[in-house]
Amino acid sequence: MSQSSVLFQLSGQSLSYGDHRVLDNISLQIHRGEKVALLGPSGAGKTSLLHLLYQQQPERVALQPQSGGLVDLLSVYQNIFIGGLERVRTLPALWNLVRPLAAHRQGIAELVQTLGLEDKLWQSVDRLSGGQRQRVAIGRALYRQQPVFLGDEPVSSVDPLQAELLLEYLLEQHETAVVSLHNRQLALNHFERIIVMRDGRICCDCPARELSEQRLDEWYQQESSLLAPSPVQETDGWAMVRS
Ligand SMILES: Nc1ncnc2c1ncn2[C@@H]1O[C@H](COP(=O)(O)OP(=O)(O)OP(=O)(O)O)[C@@H](O)[C@H]1O
Repeated sequence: MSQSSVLFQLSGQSLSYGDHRVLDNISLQIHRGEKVALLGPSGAGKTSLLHLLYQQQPERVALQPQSGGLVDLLSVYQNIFIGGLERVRTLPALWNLVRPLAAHRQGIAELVQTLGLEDKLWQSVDRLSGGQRQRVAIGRALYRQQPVFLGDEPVSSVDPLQAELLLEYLLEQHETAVVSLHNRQLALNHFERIIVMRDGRICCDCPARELSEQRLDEWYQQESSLLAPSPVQETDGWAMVRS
């Protein structure tokens, strides 16, 4: 892949909160067109890494944070519309929040139908289930209409079939995607590259076709002490830490 297609680049980057180091010496390149799954146990640093990536290209990214970031008292329509605010001038944007403009109304209604929420369009999101709220957050990310999707467990609250379909749709609609997941099977089925993190480090970065669910489980089960720096094995241009 050419250097000009590099979208995100981290070189020996670390991140600490006070004296707690949460990312340790991360080096990484992500190219335009790649679909990357980010795996690793809770607290491994996936969210922190996504935020570092986001800071590199905020204007080209649709970010779906783990919390969803919805405004509780606003409707499904209004929450999704917020995703496209940057495309709308201030006055029409304010007007649209009170009285939906036809152009936005149609686009959002279509999106909401794709998400299976058509009967909830005017309902405030504080009255939705966790899975429904997550679909609204997906709708808002899609309505940003950006080429890059950064998702932090974007389908963790929906049922397994919906998770497959929604993830597939998100990947289709974005040229490049980096998505943190806990579901290893979703990662293996839908992504071409998998990065596994542990204790703030990347312990595996390789093509999904070289991995299995069992192999991924091993990284979740290993004790931290087993992850002391160890020799790096080069496989087909990808770095894999020997365990
Ligand atoms: N604002 C913060 N202040 C202090 N520590 C933080 C903060 N945010 C995250 N951390 C710490 O950073 C580490 C990595 O957190 P992060 O959210 O990146 O992990 P994660 O892999 O996304 O976890 P999960 O799968 O549970 O979402 C954790 O130990 C967490 O406690």
